[in-house]
Amino acid sequence: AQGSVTASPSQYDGEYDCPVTVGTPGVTLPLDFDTGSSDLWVFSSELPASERSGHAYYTSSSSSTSKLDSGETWDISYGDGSGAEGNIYIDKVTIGGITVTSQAVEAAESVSSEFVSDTSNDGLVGFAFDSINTASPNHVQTWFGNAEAQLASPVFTANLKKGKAGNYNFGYIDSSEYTGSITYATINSANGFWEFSASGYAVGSGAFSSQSIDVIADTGTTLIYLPAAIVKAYYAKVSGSSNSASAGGYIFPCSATLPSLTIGIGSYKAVVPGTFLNYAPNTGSTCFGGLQSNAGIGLSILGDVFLKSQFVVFNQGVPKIGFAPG
Ligand SMILES: CN(C)c1ccc(C(=O)NN)cc1
Repeated sequence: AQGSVTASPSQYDGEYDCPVTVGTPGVTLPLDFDTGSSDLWVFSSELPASERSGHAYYTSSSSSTSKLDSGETWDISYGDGSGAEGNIYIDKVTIGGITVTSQAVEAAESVSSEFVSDTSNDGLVGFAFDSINTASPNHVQTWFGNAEAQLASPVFTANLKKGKAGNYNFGYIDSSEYTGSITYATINSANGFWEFSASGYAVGSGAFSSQSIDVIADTGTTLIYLPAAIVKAYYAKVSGSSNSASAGGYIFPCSATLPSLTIGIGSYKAVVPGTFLNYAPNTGSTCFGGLQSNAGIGLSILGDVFLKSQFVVFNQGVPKIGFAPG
């Protein structure tokens, strides 16, 4: 089998949400596909009405194929301090025409304010490795982990776009979605992430600095977070930029012309256009950067600002990750 699903950007490409059908009869919910976590969870009828406001949700008791996964709970916290928790049902989950008949569906009983106010999604689908799934006492498999048996190849691809719909494909690599060749990096999945070593960076037309940068590819994180020294070197080339405590990161005049950012993957030079690095308006005539410091995060993240400039292959079989110009 193979499948394909549309990925729709929220405002400012903050996240990319995809339709996922759960239960019988199916309810279709826009879920945030997240290669930085490994829980599939949904807004549910078990939430207080106040926390469901503005959201669609899953009602296990209305699904004839739903079965309580007795004794199992989940409780997830994300890097931005948001989180959710609840209990677990086993039910049918279909994405892009591929159905997993016994998927652990984590039903939310409580969600943090960030999720209540983010009405673009009604939950998340984690595509990282099973080791960081939060279900307890036994962790559960990701949807992709369960779907792999149906796929010709243990791969999914991300073809995210700036300001318009892209897609995720499952089980195959569509050569019409990229140009040139795909360059792969070995994945170290010991921390449960799509983690690898980038080979260096360049700012605009400047010299490429060869250095190993430990990064994760995270579709659930909006921006790019790199070591402070690299970020400082980037904004040194942006007139009027500053690292603003009140804004929570680097800002600059919206009239600035931003240099591109090149990230090395082996010998491949992945280029993020300067326009992608003006993320969104801040206050007044200042704008907020799509590249920010990883200080305080503990790791570097290639989020959507980077990923939407590339065609990305996530191969869970090896594991390895591949990049080509999108
Ligand atoms: C509040 N929302 C929608 C979030 C979605 C995803 C994440 C995340 O760190 N994913 N790797 C955090 C927060």
